[in-house]
Amino acid sequence: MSLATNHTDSSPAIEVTGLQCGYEGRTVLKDLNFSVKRGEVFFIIGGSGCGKSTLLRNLVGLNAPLAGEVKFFGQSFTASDLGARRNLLKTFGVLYQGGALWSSLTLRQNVALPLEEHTALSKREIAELTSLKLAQVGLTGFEDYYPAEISGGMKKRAGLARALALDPDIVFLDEPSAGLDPITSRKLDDLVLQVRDSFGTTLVVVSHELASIFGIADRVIMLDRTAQGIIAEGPPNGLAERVRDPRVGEFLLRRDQPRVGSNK
Ligand SMILES: Nc1ncnc2c1ncn2[C@@H]1O[C@H](COP(=O)(O)OP(=O)(O)OP(=O)(O)O)[C@@H](O)[C@H]1O
Repeated sequence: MSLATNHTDSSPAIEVTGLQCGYEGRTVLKDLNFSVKRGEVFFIIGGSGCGKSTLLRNLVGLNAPLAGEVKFFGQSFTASDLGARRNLLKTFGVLYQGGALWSSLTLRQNVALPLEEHTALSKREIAELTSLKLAQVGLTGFEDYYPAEISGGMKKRAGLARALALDPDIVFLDEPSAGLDPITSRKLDDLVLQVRDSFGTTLVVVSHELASIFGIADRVIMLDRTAQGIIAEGPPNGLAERVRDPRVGEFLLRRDQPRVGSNK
């Protein structure tokens, strides 16, 4: 099911209004307002502990927001009943940190899981689709390997293949570069762009890696721990100069990682 293609209106892929997130009475982020366009590579950036993962968990429904609304393609996620929520959940895929693959299952079996759970496809169709998804991420020939038998970058790619299994309209990626060397990270970035360009998928990436941010993000929001919210928003190139907030400059103009590529 694709909400993006079913909807004739031009509502954004994601619309967040007055969102407040936190844990057991403790607010981490408040009054968040932003939207993500269809087909956009959108980054949630910021220093350690500012709430990037917390926001992601609220967007994908793993945590319930303390207040506010999240809409996907014009349809409320936060206010929807269980049935509608399940349908919305099928429209997005998530690549968790570390790939989050089941270690006792082969790559093919890992990618097959969402297909077995959410579709009525036959075993043969599922086998064909899993081969296709693994081929899309360059893992042909590794279908019967277990996660422990492949590298960190390959695990991320297998996780991405699983996130793509149901042809989602939106894919969320939590720190995809974590634990990868710079070359493997750039390859994963290329794959992210390839997914967007081939399928028009909207990609929401949590990251603090400058090379990725400047290399592939169309637009970013920068979160700050003290502000408990967004302190900068827009295309990453020139953002620090436009916003002129020292916290933004300190983060985006730091020199601990090479800046490669350029943002469109
Ligand atoms: N399960 C949890 N229960 C309580 N507090 C939490 C939980 N997870 C995160 N926090 C707190 O929420 C705040 C934001 O954490 P979060 O992990 O979202 O930040 P982050 O920007 O993703 O950090 P990092 O880049 O280091 O992963 C932190 O103060 C953290 O201690």
